[in-house]
Amino acid sequence: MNDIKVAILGGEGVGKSALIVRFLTRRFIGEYASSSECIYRKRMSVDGRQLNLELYDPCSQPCEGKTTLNEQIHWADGFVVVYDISDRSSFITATAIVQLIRELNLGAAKRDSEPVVFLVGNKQDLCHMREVGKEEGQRLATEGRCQFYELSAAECYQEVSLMFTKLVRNASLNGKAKERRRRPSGSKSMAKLINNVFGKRRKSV
Ligand SMILES: Nc1nc2c(ncn2[C@@H]2O[C@H](COP(=O)(O)OP(=O)(O)OP(=O)(O)O)[C@@H](O)[C@H]2O)c(=O)[nH]1
Repeated sequence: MNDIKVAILGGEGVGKSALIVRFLTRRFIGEYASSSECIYRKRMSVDGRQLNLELYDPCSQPCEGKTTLNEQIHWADGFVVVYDISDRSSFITATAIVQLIRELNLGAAKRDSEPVVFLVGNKQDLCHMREVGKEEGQRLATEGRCQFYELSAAECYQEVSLMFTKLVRNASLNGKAKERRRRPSGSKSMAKLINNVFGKRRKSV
């Protein structure tokens, strides 16, 4: 299996794009506005194997041809479900997404293995405004059979990179990619990503 498809899911403004951009460019961009869902591609080497990684970044706003959460779940081999530790409602959303991934997996007879799910409590730098305890995140991860991370896209490239690399490794070990049912629309090259990133106004947080 050389193609790994990963969907980054979670409530609005939890830092999905910030995590992807941090992983791909090593930089944290304070404001990243995107009005469409998109797929970022990266070729990477994991344990000496060349892999083609596709990262799906959904759009929280209504947009043309928007895929449903069910379609996103069927498309991906692995998931990063993100919440913001300073926003309880985002944790409720993450809980629902983890449950839906597991429910859809139970109903999908064609799957040969369970998808890899990483639960990420982002914005750890905002722990003085924390609304979700670390142990709550850990509990949800245990119940949903996820690996759990608390990190900060704003402050730490290393942890973000390790998390994505581990996810890709686990997903690639997880057996053959499943039949693609529907692919979310929209695709961006690395060049386009860099344009987006550097073309946007930066704002400190
Ligand atoms: N303090 C802090 N702010 C962050 C962090 N990650 C992202 N943000 C901020 O959170 C806001 C939303 O980040 P995005 O990356 O656009 O979040 P998103 O989930 O992609 O947003 P939507 O696509 O609109 O749902 C921005 O203002 C970011 O600067 C973090 O680790 N710490």
